[in-house]
Amino acid sequence: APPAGCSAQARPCFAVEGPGSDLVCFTVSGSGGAARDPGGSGSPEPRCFVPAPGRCYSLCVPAAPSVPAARLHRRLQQALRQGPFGSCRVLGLLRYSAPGAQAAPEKGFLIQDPQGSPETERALEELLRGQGELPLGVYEAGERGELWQCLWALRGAGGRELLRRARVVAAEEPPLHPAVAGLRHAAVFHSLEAARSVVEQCTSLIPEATAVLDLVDKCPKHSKKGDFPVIVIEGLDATGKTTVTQSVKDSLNALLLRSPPACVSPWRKTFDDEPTLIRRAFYALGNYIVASEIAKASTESPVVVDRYWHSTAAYAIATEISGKVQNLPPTHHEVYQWPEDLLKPDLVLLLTVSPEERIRRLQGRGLEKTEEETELEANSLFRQKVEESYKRMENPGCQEVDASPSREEVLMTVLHLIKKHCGSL
Ligand SMILES: Nc1ncnc2c1ncn2[C@@H]1O[C@H](COP(=O)(O)OP(=O)(O)O)[C@@H](O)[C@H]1O
Ligand SMILES: Nc1ccn([C@@H]2O[C@H](COP(=O)(O)OP(=O)(O)O)[C@@H](O)[C@H]2O)c(=O)n1
Repeated sequence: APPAGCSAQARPCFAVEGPGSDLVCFTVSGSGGAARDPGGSGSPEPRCFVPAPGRCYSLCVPAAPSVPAARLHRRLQQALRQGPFGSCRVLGLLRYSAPGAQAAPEKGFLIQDPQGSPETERALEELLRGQGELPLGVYEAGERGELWQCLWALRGAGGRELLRRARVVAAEEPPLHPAVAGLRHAAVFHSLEAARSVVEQCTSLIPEATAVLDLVDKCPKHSKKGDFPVIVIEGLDATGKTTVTQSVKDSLNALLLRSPPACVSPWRKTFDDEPTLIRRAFYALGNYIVASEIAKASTESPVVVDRYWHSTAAYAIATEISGKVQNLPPTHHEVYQWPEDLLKPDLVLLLTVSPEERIRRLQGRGLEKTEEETELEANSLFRQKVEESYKRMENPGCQEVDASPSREEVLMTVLHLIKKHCGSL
């Protein structure tokens, strides 16, 4: 059943994504006229996101996931971090049509200005006029304390026109996080063609995109694995992948490969700075390039691979789905399935260590130690989501290895598992 306030008339629903916290969902109801209680008896209004006495605004990037929309979202995100918005709190906002709908949500922002300064509103209008005249949502309290959303179309030369004034009504959190519907379109690519077409759209904007496509197109399609075993080692940063893959390589006389492959590493930084859609398409293509390397190498020796498709998918899912682990797509969801056109390994081992041990190893490696508590908390949720996504991967799934013991013990366990699954080497 649709949640309260989100009726079959496909009213827009909105979900506000606080860092690490629950989603706040609301919808809008009716327009103009006197205040009434559209949600029936006493549905609580999502007032919590409007700072009193401050003001609150929203904006969304329309259109399905596409390179121009993703880049527009990124430009807005960067602009909202600066200048007149410095004192505002900017939260992620998703606009979705109905719970359970297959369409990707629109992505946007909720901007809370605790001072309620007119300067913020002027600056937002100016920003949106310069970016394709996106409408601006302005939230205001009515006489009886109810909440209204005014949607303004911004016209050239300072004009604006009221498109709609509607009551804001709380909605239940949908059964699936609204970003889940967008994963297959915007972050987790299940075919070479899907990832390729995103990078192809970038060639006029990102010169490196052409070089990546050239490499991909040189690889034989649908590469087949050779007779030697192919073992992938996965895990969060600092769980010991580099250590384990090196030792396995030495012990088995294997070839060591990694994803993304060395041939695309010069462009990695460029793509890491791009929005999710483009960044994830780049890593997806990296996997197809590695696949052709695996195919070739596995005709001659065992192959051990440091990260592969499971990393690409798990990180993409965990970054796109805000908040708690329970927000992840349910087990057996299509995003956890291996792409049909990508070479499959024989065995995938997932290294896990306790959060404490992982921090010790990161510190041992000399990385930054002090982080703000909220960041740590958000970070810990993120890690949990990556790890849980890894565990939900299927066909092939990941076999978990406790990587907390000594290097020697971990290697023994790993070699034992390889022997068990891949026979004598
Ligand atoms: N089993 C282990 N016990 C203790 N320290 C380890 C173990 N395995 C790796 N380390 C250390 O932890 C750090 C992270 O390991 P590394 O192999 O670089 O992880 P990753 O490649 O997954 O980021 C390194 O300093 C490494 O020497
Ligand atoms: N096959 C891969 C490998 C990395 N990645 C991305 O790269 C990041 C980790 O790469 P890394 O090289 O820092 O990891 P380590 O192996 O150094 O721990 C992850 O955040 C993923 O977003 C990916 O998407 N797909």
